Amino acid sequence: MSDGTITPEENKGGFTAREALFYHETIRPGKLEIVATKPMTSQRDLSLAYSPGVAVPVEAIAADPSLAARYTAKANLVAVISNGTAILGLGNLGALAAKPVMEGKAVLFKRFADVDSIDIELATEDPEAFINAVALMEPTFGGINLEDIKAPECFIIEAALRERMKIPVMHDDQHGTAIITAAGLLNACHLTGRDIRDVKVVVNGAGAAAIACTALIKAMGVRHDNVIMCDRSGPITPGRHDMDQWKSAHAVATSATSLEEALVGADIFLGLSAAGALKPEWVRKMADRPIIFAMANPVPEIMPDEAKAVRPDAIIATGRSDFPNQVNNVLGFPFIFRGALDVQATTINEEMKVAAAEAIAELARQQVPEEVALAYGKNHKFGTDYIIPAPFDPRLIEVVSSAVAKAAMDSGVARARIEDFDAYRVMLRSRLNPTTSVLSGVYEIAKANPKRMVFAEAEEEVVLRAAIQFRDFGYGIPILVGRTKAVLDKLHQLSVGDPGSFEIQNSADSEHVPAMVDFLYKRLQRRGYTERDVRRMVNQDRNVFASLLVALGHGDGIITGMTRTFAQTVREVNLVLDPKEGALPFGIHMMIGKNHTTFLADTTINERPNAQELAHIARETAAVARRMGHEPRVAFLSYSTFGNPSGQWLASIREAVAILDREDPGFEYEGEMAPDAALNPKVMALYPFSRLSGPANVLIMPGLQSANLSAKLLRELGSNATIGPMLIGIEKPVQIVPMTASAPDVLTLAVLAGAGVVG
Ligand SMILES: NC(=O)C1=CN([C@@H]2O[C@H](COP(=O)(O)OP(=O)(O)OC[C@H]3O[C@@H](n4cnc5c(N)ncnc54)[C@H](OP(=O)(O)O)[C@@H]3O)[C@@H](O)[C@H]2O)C=CC1
Ligand SMILES: CC(=O)C(=O)O
Ligand SMILES: [Mg+2]
Repeated sequence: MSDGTITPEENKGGFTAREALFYHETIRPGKLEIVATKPMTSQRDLSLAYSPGVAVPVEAIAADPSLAARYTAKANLVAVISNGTAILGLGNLGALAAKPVMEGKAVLFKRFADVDSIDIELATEDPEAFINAVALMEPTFGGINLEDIKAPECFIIEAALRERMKIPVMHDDQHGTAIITAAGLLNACHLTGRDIRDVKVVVNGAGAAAIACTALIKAMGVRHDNVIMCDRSGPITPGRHDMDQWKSAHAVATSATSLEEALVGADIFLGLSAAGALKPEWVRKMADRPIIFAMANPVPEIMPDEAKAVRPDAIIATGRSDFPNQVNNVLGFPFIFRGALDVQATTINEEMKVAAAEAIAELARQQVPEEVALAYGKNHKFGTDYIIPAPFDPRLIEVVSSAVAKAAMDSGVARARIEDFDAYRVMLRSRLNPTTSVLSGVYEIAKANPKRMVFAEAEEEVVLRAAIQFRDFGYGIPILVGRTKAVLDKLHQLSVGDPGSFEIQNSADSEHVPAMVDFLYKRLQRRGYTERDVRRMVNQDRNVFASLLVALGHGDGIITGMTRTFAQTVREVNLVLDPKEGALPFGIHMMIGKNHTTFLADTTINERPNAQELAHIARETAAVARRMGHEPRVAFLSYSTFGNPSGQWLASIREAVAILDREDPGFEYEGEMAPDAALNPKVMALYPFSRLSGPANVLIMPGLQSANLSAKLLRELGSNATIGPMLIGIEKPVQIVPMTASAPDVLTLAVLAGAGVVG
């Protein structure tokens, strides 16, 4: 492979050039492939998808064009189109070289907002030819994202396409960038106590991004006379004759003749130009607490450490992900198009842009969820190193897209209405995380009847984050078990304004301890424990203490598991709590795929369940599935399908089926069967006598080995989201999370327990 001028080992900031090339080459070349949404395995599939079946939607769309949204991918499909004349800050390298960037944008559309997207590179620098090519593609797409087209052609192209096309067209380098820049600037001004109407701004660059950013910040209050814009020739002043209409709109009279002079006393530097255009010695002359947005990609106008070296008081942002404050249009375009597509907006107007900027700015001021901390390996908190949300913040889709959709409706450019914005926000969240929609009913049940949930390990940050959300979202009242000062300090670190309002239970000073010792001693005195042993356990074992809180009625359920193994935690809880009467404790894992939810049991406790136990596990798991809104279809799994091959393990499974036969449990069940006979319609068809009306969604495993292995393999190798294990059959709701659980995992189990769905 010939790499031209690239030195393979050159460090690009966290990776080498060789690694970047390997990333693009490996698995299969590039970053995109097309995945079909319908099966295409049989003659019938072929007839439906292609001729003759496809003729039916063709005729329907010909009769009513709006039906294209129903029968084709159009309504969720955005083209990322470039001619490669301004690829990042690398300049005009042509249409073909732009392809990695455009493929990348298409991937970001999918990853961040579930918008399907394809890159299109057009080999022309003639605006007329470009406009005609794109306008002709209107039937294909729901939206057009123009990218990396240099000024001034980009202005002509965008204006013409907006005029000609009835779908949203946005030049992202202009408006996407402007929206994010405005959001970041609002917050930087807020932090430094500046009024946007008084700030002095120097913009370096007078191209697509710079001109749009300047126009938007002026629309939001920055004064025209307070902005000096520079291009390669220096400040843009009324006297210059080498300018087009877009540059001259921003001309101001100034005595400064260079970027260096313009920067003297400036509050804000906005760089949308090229690598290294800002020298450290010029930064030294800016106003106190200067705001420096060096947004050229991939190398900024100044590196953050160089700027900090001369001005430690500066707030610095770049377009890159490897420094704090990534001011990059990735925070905008996926969510802006998501909102626009969802209301079938005819355009993306100023109201929608301002709504997006305000929503993004506001989000940065709120507490940051744990997923973001995990993705970035550190805690974000609104301040000089966090003025703008991080792209992996899962709230962005919900907050920004709903703000954009609402603004489209309010400003009269929406062709479809969203009636219920709460439901829309849930739908937005579930686009990225299918567990959201699966659990939405459970959340509502929990909210309707909020329970007191004991978080046994409240000194763990993950647990505390879950407890805070448990309370803030109205799912119930968390009771925090831990040393009072340690818990209060942690709450404070997590920016909780009123730590004292949480109920903390500390075994060192809890008023409940004497009654707990009394209760537990009575229970254990004939099992070899002295009163002293019991007192020590109450004081020192958080699971015993938490279980006693619940046993004595001070809480409704327990969440634990982060600091001990599952088996150890079960042993500690069992000292205080018994199985439910007539019940067998066991565990369920719930696997959530894009289009299906499957329950697996017993994945945690019973090594080799007998027939009665298998039947019990099946009944209880079916009941959990039903409580979560799934009509259970239970399969007793085996290596054998209906006796083939035979073996000594089958007897207990067959007997479990026979037990259910005798009692008519009110749900579908079948067995013994191998996973393919339970899940794959084609294999199911080989057994027409099978009583399952569709693929099984409750899988009863023959033993703990296969159950636990399957759950963990699916978690590690599959693309499914996993919830669990969920513990069933203890007299009070107790949920034991895996030691590696994240805050959302802990929260989910707390809500499931509180809602009475599991336990
Ligand atoms: N962080 C982000 O999200 C984004 C960052 N960008 C970055 O902004 C930059 C510009 O992109 P875009 O507007 O699309 O490109 P354009 O080609 O439209 O504009 C480039 C502008 O930069 C000016 N310029 C180039 N070098 C210098 C220099 N040394 N000093 C002063 N001005 C200079 C050019 O000046 P002249 O007019 O004299 O030629 C021109 O006005 C790129 O680096 C790009 O990566 C863009 C979009 C988003
Ligand atoms: C981020 C981006 O779009 C650019 O640098 O061009
Ligand atoms: Mg760009």
